[in-house]
Amino acid sequence: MGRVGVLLLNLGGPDKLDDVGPFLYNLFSDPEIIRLPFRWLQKPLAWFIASRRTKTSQENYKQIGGGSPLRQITEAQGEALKQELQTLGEDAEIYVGMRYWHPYTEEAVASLTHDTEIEKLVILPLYPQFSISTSGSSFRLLEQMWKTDPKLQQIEYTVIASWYKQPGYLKAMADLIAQELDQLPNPSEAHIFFSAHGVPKSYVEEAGDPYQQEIEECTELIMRTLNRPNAYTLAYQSRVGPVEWLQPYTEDAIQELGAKGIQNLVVVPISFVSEHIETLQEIDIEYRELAEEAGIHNFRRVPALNTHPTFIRALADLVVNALKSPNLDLSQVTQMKKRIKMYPQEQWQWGITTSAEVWNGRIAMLGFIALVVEMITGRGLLHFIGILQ
Ligand SMILES: C=CC1=C(C)c2cc3[nH]c(cc4nc(cc5[nH]c(cc1n2)c(C)c5CCC(=O)O)C(CCC(=O)O)=C4C)c(C)c3C=C
Ligand SMILES: [Fe+2]
Ligand SMILES: [Fe+2]
Repeated sequence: MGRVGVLLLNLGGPDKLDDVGPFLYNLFSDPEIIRLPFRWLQKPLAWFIASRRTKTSQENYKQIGGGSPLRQITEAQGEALKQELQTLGEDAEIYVGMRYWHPYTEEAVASLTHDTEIEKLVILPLYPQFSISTSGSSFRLLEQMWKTDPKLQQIEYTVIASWYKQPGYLKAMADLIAQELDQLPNPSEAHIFFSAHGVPKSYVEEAGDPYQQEIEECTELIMRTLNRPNAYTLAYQSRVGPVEWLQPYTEDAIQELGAKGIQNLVVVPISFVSEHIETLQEIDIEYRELAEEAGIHNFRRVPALNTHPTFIRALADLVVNALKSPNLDLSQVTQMKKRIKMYPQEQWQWGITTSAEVWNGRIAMLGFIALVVEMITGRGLLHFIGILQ
């Protein structure tokens, strides 16, 4: 009998400082990250934003040792998952497919199609909650590959869309939070602060991204599993660009709690299972400093799950259950996460023919203004509208 394959999906991060520019270019080239009405604009704009952001981003990566730990952690999770599955009697091959950096999803798919032994594949995103911008983007990419690659079409697969309700995952999160609370002199007085990665508000309100609802429910489930009397807050971090993102923003919420006299804060990164730049730099350095200034003197951050044994067991259980359940198709996932409008957005389609010329004109004008502003001031337009700090 053939073997089981598990394809772990993740975002990927630059391994070294020289990778930051091309990594950002890949990220901003993704229509699921910047939603534009015209495909032709995607690459030039991605190049423009990436080249402007590279230096600031490199400074941040410098503070965490010159690169992202994501690849190494994700590979360790894969190794641990393989072993855990083995103890459950499942001999599986694990593949890691990153969306924006090595090992790319394309590389993972290439090696799994060469692996003639793989009979059934489980697609498992390492994002507990679904967002159009994360799991959605990877699913979209895979869907395209499946459509165009006859070799892939021979592999039977199933998708795990999101898994924030998985009891083992909730228990691992609760354990890590409890451990951090118990380091404080008065554990029950600490305020628990869930910080989720943000998305633009329009993803939820216009495109129907279930992300916010899944994050909120996940937070409640973790609190219920933790079963402690602590007060808690949920806020959204890492906003980029000029548009409104999900609120409250982490920085505002920290300041408000400080103003209310909160002294002990336990920060829980909730939308990502590995340490990465937003935990190691943004929370541990930037938000810590902000909290200190706001009078929060005990600032503790709950570590990411990484290879926490209870978490790895939870992933293994997800795989085993998926193998026992009816297969879920990539296109079914999009339907299941109802109301989602992935790129190209349906609402653009009806407007596109009548307004295309108007848009072309506006964009050409904007490009021209940007050039003039930059020539006069020596700074890019995006700097002024806030896409760069
Ligand atoms: C569930 C987690 C994440 C969501 C949702 C998400 C949406 C999202 N992100 C950007 C822009 C950037 N993200 C960047 C890095 C980054 N993003 C996530 C996770 C989510 N993003 C992680 C784990 C990482 C870090 C990877 C690492 O290197 O360790 C970056 C690059 C870093 C920087 O310059 O700040 C950008 C830019 C958007 C626009 C978006 C939703 C539309
Ligand atoms: Fe991000
Ligand atoms: Fe950030």
